[in-house]
Amino acid sequence: MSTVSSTITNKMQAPDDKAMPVTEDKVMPVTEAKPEQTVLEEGVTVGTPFADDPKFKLRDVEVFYGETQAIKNISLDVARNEVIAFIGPSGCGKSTFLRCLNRMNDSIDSCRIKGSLLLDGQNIYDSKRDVVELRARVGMVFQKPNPFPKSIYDNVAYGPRIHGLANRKSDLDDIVENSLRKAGLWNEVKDRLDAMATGMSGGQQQRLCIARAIAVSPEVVLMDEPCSALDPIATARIEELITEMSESYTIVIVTHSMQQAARVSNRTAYFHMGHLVEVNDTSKVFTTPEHELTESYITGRFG
Ligand SMILES: Nc1ncnc2c1ncn2[C@@H]1O[C@H](COP(=O)(O)OP(=O)(O)OP(=O)(O)O)[C@@H](O)[C@H]1O
Repeated sequence: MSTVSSTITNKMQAPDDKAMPVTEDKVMPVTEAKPEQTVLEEGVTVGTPFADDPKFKLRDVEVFYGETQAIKNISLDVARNEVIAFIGPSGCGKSTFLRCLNRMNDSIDSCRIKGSLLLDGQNIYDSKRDVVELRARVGMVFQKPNPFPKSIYDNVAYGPRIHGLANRKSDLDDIVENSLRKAGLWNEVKDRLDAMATGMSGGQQQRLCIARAIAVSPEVVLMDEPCSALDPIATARIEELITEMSESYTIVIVTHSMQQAARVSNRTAYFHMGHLVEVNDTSKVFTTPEHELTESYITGRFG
């Protein structure tokens, strides 16, 4: 474990959806803020970052973009069939860490990853590992819905086709229907499966992307701010879906919305400037956080 420390400066700024008081009498005076600087030790995380028999066992993970270190010695377990939310201020490394879990950073030339990252005990970064197979097991849903410019049917059938999951047309039809049902979209699209996916609403497109991800029977679904481009109604639908999906999948979600983290996740991990500061049960993080930086963030003192 490294002993290098980082200096953290708190900012007096609230994230847009946080419970920052708006009435003048409740606005927190600057003088009541926590100390301006908090020193974080690399590799030290308060709370419960570890789990028995984890799906992901991540140890001493460091990520660099060229000379810049984005992730500073993070160790974390992701338990089987849990929903874990990654929260923290912009640029703290949530997406970078998430993308390590299915090697989405591989395409970034400047990106280097150190440490031990295991999925079911197997090294994710083993040079012999089939990355296409890894990404079928560990699917991903992105910030902006990104359906292929194909029909609704072909979007969902794409993965099963390239992975050879269906021998007959009827098998493929079943996979498409089941995936659309699980994504809560079947009733809306069953009569227009041949229509272009790009003609759907944003919320429908995002549910289609979820259907596409689950069509290849993943074990894990990574979600990188899946609702940031959606309106509140479409967001609520995706959140319901996450709760339903949690029965079958391990889900890791990056979100800027603390209300969303509180609604959908079992555990919450608070990141700060490349450090993993705290991991705890979500209810604890949002009621009695252990670390002062977590508290400052959830009370809207910086974002
Ligand atoms: N492709 C890249 N090349 C260089 N630096 C990068 C790249 N992607 C991210 N970074 C840097 O790594 C750090 C962590 O970024 P990351 O996107 O992981 O943070 P984040 O917490 O997900 O932020 P946000 O909430 O704004 O999406 C930032 O300093 C960012 O500028």
